[in-house]
This record gives sequence, structure tokens and C-alpha cells, in this order.
Amino acid sequence: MVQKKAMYKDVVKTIGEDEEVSDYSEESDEELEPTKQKSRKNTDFDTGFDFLTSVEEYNEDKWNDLSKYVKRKAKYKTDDKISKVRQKRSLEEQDKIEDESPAKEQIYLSDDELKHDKIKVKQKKIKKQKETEADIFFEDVDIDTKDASFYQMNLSRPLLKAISQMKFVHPTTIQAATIPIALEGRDICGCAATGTGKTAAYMLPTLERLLYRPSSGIPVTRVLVLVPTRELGVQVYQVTKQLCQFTDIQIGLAVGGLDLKTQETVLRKNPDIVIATPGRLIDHLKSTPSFNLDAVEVLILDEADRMLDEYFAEQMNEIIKQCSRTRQTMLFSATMSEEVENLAAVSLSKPIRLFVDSNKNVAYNLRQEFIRIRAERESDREPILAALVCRVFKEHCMVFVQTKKQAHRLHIMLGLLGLKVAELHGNLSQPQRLEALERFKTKTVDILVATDVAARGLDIPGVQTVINFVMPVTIEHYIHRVGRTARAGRAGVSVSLAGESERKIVKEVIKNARNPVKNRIIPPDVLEKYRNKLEKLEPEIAEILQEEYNERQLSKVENQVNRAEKLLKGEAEEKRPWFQTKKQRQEEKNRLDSTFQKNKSDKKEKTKFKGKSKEAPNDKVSDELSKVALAQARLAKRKHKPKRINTVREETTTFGGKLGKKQKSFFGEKNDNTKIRTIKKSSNFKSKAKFKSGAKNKKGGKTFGRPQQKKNR
Ligand SMILES: Nc1ncnc2c1ncn2[C@@H]1O[C@H](COP(=O)(O)OP(=O)(O)OP(=O)(O)O)[C@@H](O)[C@H]1O
Repeated sequence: MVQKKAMYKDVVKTIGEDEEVSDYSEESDEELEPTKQKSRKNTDFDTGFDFLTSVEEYNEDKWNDLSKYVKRKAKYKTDDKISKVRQKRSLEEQDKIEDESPAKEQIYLSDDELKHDKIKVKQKKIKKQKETEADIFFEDVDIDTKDASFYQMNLSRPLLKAISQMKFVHPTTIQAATIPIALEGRDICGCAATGTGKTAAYMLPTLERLLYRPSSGIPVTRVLVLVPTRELGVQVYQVTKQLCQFTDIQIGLAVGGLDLKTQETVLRKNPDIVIATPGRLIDHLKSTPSFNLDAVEVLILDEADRMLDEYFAEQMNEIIKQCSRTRQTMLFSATMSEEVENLAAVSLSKPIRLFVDSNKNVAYNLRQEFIRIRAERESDREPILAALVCRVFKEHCMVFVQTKKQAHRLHIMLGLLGLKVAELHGNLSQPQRLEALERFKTKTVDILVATDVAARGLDIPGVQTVINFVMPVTIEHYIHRVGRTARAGRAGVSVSLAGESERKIVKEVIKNARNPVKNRIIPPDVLEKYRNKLEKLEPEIAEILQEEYNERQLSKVENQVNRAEKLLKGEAEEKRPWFQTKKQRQEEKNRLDSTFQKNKSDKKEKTKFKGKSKEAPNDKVSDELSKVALAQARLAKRKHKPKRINTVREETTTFGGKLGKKQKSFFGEKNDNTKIRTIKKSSNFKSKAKFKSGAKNKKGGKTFGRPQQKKNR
């Protein structure tokens, strides 16, 4: 373990030895306690820290490049409503509130609110953790990250130049392990903690190989990167743009919500790399002439466990069967489910398993805190959250919730308290989503309330705190959520509100924690104060929600009228083909949404009580908790479902498979350390030559995806 700690310190050592970085780790005495709001200066951001470039630099230019994909402008109506209500209130209570004017001090904190929270260390005896197979493997493997250097990896000059411009000094462990092997063209299943640089780990060798593509002839798309969310697609696009800024490699972005026509124009030119979300990619495959995946030689699944779960199953199957069977496939995530590993074992060709962290590890520098909510005090979640973000975690804080409705409500509630807040979830338009993210990145807002759409992969520099308003569905969800902070060697804090029904997952977190976690207790009188504050806000929240409801109804009617007008003029709506029929799509939706029946009955219940507008305090979070519980029940049901015997040949299973092979046997190489070292040392000449000559991998037999069929397009 000690050895392992040392290893991590090396990985994240880009912070200069003499630089001061807050230490929130167990050894630290520094507790995070309430403070008065500091006056806002840019120096809030640790300017001396040069792990990444500055926030401004991070967003510079890349956003402009992206702007071609964003045609509509985002409208921020909720914030206007919040400030209108606040202005009205300040007029009513002129004498008092004016002193607390947001310009002078964002939120006024009385002395009693500054009372310290109680922090208790959860005394977990750190038992020597049982070493998993992966631990044993990586304890032994001589991946020498200390001395590893990008310069010894046979990367070409334009890439090295980009690396140095991005201020990457040493490769991280996953990069040191992946790059040489990926350059060999091998299939990889890679797992490393959040924020350890997996994007560059798979992208650098891919770009290197692309530099050796045949220079003449018509352009073809050779690399496909699939990601589960639109925001992550945008981010991978931006990082790739940076990495290949000194090359002539072309990149296309095909994610949902962004302008279809612009994407079509880009895809028609067959860019070397396409970064896509599955749904939008299928849409283009069906509707964009001359764009196809026939020539894809490298397929990368970022957040592989998510990409291969049942929600994406049908779409992934449709995409994968269109890629060349002799491609190189790389799967990456901070969490790998057993299913993915098994699937990879049978579907990839002699894959190498690179597990730098066990798939239950949170980031090394993360300090984990919990706040216990007693059964009868579920209604305290909102006051607790308000007390946390108003007093302690005022800046660069992400709050995760389970439902879009709750995200919106909290945006209004915290906004009315005087905080600068944005929301991010699937009910917003894509321009609104990107704008919210941008405002949080550039620190225009301090708090981002988000659903799990922001939980995976997003790399937002300087996120200091992640708050879980309710515990997520699984420990994997938890790892990804809290992984938005403590990235790339920085310190970060997570605070999770945990009720009685959520204790199981808390226990699991504690069991997997490298260091003991902490218990935070907010003083009862502080909590009482926030309960009262929020109670007074209820009519204002209701007013804003009502106004928004009226607006929605109005625009619904307007839309109907517009549609009717179009029909009368004989302008039919453009219908885009899809790989499933409408019926199949609906059936799949119903199958996946176990809440379907429940929602139906809920709706009936709700209509019964129509007119009763005031929610009981517990109802405010009951939707949140019941959604988590339902998802957990569904997962448990699936887990306990007996596995079916294959009565048909394995080729017909979802992602294909090799007949007669024992699933895990393909990972035989994982313990073969010498082999990994040998591969590391050998040059990447072979793989370059392969691209150069355009020769296809003769190994064959990659059955990830059904056997390729002749396409008649
Ligand atoms: N070698 C390096 N040196 C310094 N910084 C690096 C290096 N590699 C990556 N980074 C930075 O680390 C941060 C995290 O990288 P990235 O988003 O690829 O992590 P990840 O492992 O994919 O995380 P997640 O599991 O959350 O998706 C980024 O800001 C990136 O610029």
C-alpha cells in the first residue's frame, strides 16, 4: 500500500515541490469551516498552479471553434425571474436588505451562522485491504511512471509540441501504461481513477498512428470515439483539437443537440476522427450520404461501462456492426463492471487489461465527508444544502441531484438566497446546457446544480467541492460524481447527504476508502435558521414556478399553431430515418424504464390531489429518493436474474462473441509483466508501418459486433 501511495505521488507530481496546495487529506488539520464571503477577485483561482493552463486559456479559442456547431442562443429566463423577485423583495424590506446588497457582499452571514460545524472522523480501522487480483498485478508491474517521459514514447514532434504547450510534464500512470501498447495496435481495456488523464492516454497513440496514414487518396474516417453524453463529446473534441493543433488531422463532432446541418457538412468530408454520441451518430449514418464507418480502424469507447450498459445496447450494436472487424478497440473508464470485462474478454482480440486503480477507487486527494439525515428529518436536506453552500462551500461547487425537477427547484432556491447558480440537466436545450457549463467553468456562477448528465468525464478545472444532495444509485455513480473534483493531483472535497435508506451505499464507500471518511454535523441552531429562511422563500419559489408553467403552456399552444399552419401550407415536417421502427423504439423505452408503470400510477395519484399546491416538506425530496430506490431495485433484479444458457451460437448475442472460448482466458496476459515491459520497450515501428501501407490487421477474428454484413447504402 505504501508503495502504491508513493506511486500515486509520482503520478501527480506536476505541482512544484515548493508550491502551496491546500491539503484536505486525512493528515491535514485544516477543517473546512464557515467563512465570510471574500470579495471577488480573480486571485481566488490558484494562479501559481500550472498543472493546466488558466481557466481563460482553457476556454479560449476552443469555444470559438465549437461555436460553429451551436446555432441557437441560450436564453436564461430563470435567472431574470430570480433577480426580479429579489428586487421586489428588497424594495419591500428596503432598510435591511439594501445593506446586504449583493454588489457589496454576496450573501450576508450573521455571526451565529459562522458557528463551526462539528467534524468527526469516522474511526475506521484501516484494515489492510484485501488485495484484489488487479492490485496484485499492479503492485508487481514495473510501469515506471517516475522516469517515464513522453519523449521516450516515440511520439512525433507535433504531438510533443502540443503536449508541452498543454503543460503536461510527465505522463500519468495510465498514459505511461497505455501509450506504448496502443501504438502496437493492441486492444485495450483500461481502468484508472477519475481525473488521471485517460483522454490523452487513448488519444495520443491514436493521433500518432494517424500521422502515418496514407497521405494521398480520398479522406476516410479512421477513428471513432463514442461517449455517453453530449458535454463529454464536446470536451473530448476540445482536448483532441488541442492535442493535434500542430498536425493536419481533421476532427468531426457528432453529438446530439448541436446543429445537424453543420455536422452533416463536416461529416461529408470524412474527417479522420469522429467523436460522437451513439444516437446522433446513427442519425447521420442513416441520413448523411457518403458518411460511413467502413474504414474505422480504431474504435474507442470512453466511459466504456456506461456505453456497454443496457441503455445503449441496441444503438451500440447497430454502430459496432458497421465498423471494420479488424479494427483496434480500446475501452476506458474509471469504473469497469464485470460484465464489461467479460464482454471485452470475448469480444476483443487478445486485449490487454490495464488497471491502474481498482475500479472502486476514488481520486487520491479526495476528502470524503458525510452528513447523516435521520429518518424523521428528511425535510432537512434543503436547509442543510443551503447552510453548506452559503457558509462553507461557496465557490466552484457542484451539487448533484437525481431529478431534473429538483435541479431546477434548487437553482431557484439558492438563487433567491443570493448565490450565483446554474443548472445542468436534460430538460434544457443544448445551447443552454453548454452555456451553463461555460458559466461555471469561467466562474461566472459559483454553484452548478446538475443531474448525473454531468457526473461522468467532465473535466472542469478547479472544482473544489462536490455535494451529493441524495446518494446516487450505485457506488460507481458515486465515484464518477465525486470524481469531478480532486482531479489531476489537486485536492477536493465531497460532502454527501445520507439518509437511513442510503446507509448501505455509504458503508460501501467507507469500505473502499483509502483513508477514513469524516462526519459533518451542522449546529442545530444554524440549521433552524436556514429552515426558517427557506420557509420564507416558499411563496417566491412557487411564484417563479407558476410563471414558468404559464409560459410553457403558452409556447405549447404557439407551437401547435405553427405546426398547423405549416401543415395547411403543405410543408411536411422533415422525417429522419432511424434504425428501429417507432414501435420497436417504444418497446425498448418501456423495457428500460422500469418506472414506466410507476409513473403512470403516480400521475393518477397526482391528478387526484390536483389543486393541493402546497407540498409537504418531505415531498420535496421524495421524488429524488424514490427514483434512486427504483433504479436500485431494477439493478438488483437484473443482478439476481439467473443467466440464460446460450441455446444459439454466440454470434447472435448482443455484441457478438467467440465460440468455445472461456471468457476470462483472454486476459491471460494481465499477469504477464514481462510481456508488457517488452511491448513498452519495443518501438512502435510496426504499427506505423501498418498505417503507412494501409495494410489491414491480418489477425482477424474480432467479433465485437455482429459479423459484418454487406451494406446496401
Ligand atoms: N500528463 C499530464 N500532466 C498533467 N496534466 C494532465 C496530464 N494528462 C492529463 N492531464 C490533465 O488532467 C485532467 C484530467 O484528464 P482527463 O479528463 O483525461 O481525465 P480522465 O481520467 O478521463 O477522468 P474521468 O474518469 O473523470 O473521465 C485534465 O485537465 C488534463 O488536462
